[in-house]
Amino acid sequence: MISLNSSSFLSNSGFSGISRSVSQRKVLPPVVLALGSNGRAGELNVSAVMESTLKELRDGNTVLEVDSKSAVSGGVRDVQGEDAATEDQIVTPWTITVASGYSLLRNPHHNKGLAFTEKERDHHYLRGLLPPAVVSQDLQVKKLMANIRQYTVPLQKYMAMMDLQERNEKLFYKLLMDNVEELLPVVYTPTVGEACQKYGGILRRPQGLFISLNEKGKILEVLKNWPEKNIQVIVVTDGERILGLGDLGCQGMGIPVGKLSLYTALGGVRPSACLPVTIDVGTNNQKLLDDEFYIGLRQKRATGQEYAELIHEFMCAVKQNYGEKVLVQFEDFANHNAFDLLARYGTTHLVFNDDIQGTASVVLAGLISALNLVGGTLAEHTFLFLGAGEAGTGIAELIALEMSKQTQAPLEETRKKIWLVDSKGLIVSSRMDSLQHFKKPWAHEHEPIKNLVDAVKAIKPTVLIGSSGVGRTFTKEVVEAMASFNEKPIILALSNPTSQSECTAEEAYTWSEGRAIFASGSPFDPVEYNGKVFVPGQSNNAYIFPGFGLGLIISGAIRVHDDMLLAASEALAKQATQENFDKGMIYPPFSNIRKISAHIAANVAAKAYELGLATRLPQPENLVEYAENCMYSPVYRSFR
Ligand SMILES: O=C([O-])CC(=O)C(=O)O
Ligand SMILES: [Mg+2]
Repeated sequence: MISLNSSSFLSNSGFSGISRSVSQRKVLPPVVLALGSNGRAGELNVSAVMESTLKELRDGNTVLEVDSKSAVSGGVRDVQGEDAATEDQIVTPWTITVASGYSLLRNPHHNKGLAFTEKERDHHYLRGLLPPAVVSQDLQVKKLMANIRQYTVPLQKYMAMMDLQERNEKLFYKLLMDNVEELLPVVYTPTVGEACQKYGGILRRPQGLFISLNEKGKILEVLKNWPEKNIQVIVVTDGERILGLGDLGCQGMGIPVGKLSLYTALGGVRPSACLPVTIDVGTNNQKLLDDEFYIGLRQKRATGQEYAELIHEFMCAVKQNYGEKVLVQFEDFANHNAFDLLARYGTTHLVFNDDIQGTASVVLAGLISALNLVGGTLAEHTFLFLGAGEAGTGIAELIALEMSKQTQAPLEETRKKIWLVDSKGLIVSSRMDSLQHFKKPWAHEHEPIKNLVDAVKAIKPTVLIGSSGVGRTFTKEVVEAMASFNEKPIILALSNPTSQSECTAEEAYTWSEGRAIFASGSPFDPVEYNGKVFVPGQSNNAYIFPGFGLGLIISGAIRVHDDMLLAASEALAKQATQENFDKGMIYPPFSNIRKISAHIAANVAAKAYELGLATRLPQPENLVEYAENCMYSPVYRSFR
């Protein structure tokens, strides 16, 4: 069963306070859109939220001007695209019926399990299909958390969460939102990494859209197979660099699925507006190619023109199908493609690379906060990176940009405070000719240095950032060197998942004798050292992308601009408090993430308006309040 969520009928945004009011009013029974009169191709469930909407549908009026308050980009017209299609185009013969009984229970958008009331059980043919007990959503949350806590293997917890998402979507989000710190490591890094490695073996119901080389020439049709029409965010991967785990081919799908569940839980974007996509051009991972359970194309990766053409077809189809304002988030592409795709589509589409830009924004926020603990301005610090790929160069560039804004010094000058080490050693000007283009701005005058520890001793950075995807590279010698010339060395071990972290929190605190200011990409538990408890921060783009995307959506932005990344960083940094700093934390806790996301969204939206890139006009007066009101609520709706 595929379904069109209630709000899909409301507006392109589904926002503008609608989800708020929806949760407070009775809604019509879930409506099923079916393919043709025989429903052969499967039903499509839609809960129509407003009487008028349904009436218009019943009247055969496909122009759905639903709600005058539906501020973001107006109402939805011609949802199925039938009116807009020319006579020679193929259309789908949708009809509409009401979901009930067994099919209602099997529909994850509408299912409430034992929380269906007596009245709903009567009205919706559920009698006998449920045991007599009627329970609250809170009790369901309590029961599921107890179940999940019983599992000792993280992958079991992951599978339990995925099953819940497929069974009862609202309960899944309620669970995740109410227990965000506990469940983030389950649906996201580190467990999602293991899930991708074993995806073929654990897959039950496929999630997201798989677009492989087999679909070349048909991508627009494939997009139309997705049941939801009003997509606002697409997270797409080609699986070539999944976290720090390398090429996982088609099994990278776990990443877009996980990222988008955070878009909803942390950023309040409606689940029905989110589309996970994996582009399968093959894999160079021989282990997967030999794995009988592998789910992708069994061939080596297509590259060059063949690769570029498939991606281009996808990007064109996305814009054609969903319009100018759909956000495409590139995720976990290999370096060589990530930079090119961002450059190629940055001027024509609303695109965002999470690994380059999201990670940069979260790290800059952490550094701005860390200045409260170490003193000085950004420009007074010296930065050394291990790893000169997407994250390393992306962060470096955003720091240089912020320094340049603060000091009025040209970017070429501020970059000189930042040094990068890659697999061949310190990036210096004598290596210029052999460097990939994205590393060239960082080739400064210096004699060559082969390894990290010597680079640390020579450059004497105040901030050390690991972004190489290679674990255990911040050795005792490296951390001790940092601690020898810094009172409070800032050490960020960003690589994911935990197995790839440059060092553990315990190592950072122990080897620096409790002086390090530490944060990592994947979570670590608090560490006790010499009687003091240190709480490591999680420097992960999950702080940024949900709020960032929300800001783009609520402003109707049509392009991403670097200043929006700075705006997001500043908003996040402002959310960290003295109480957090006292515990050694440079980020606020994830438990406040919805509020944090609203502030990030508001700052990003404000920047979009300032830059003339916003189309949702006029600008709402109070953007924080507006962002909060727009957020999806996982509370059950009442069916009449
Ligand atoms: O997914 C995460 O945890 C952060 C990220 O984007 C990556 O490591 O590629
Ligand atoms: Mg990533």
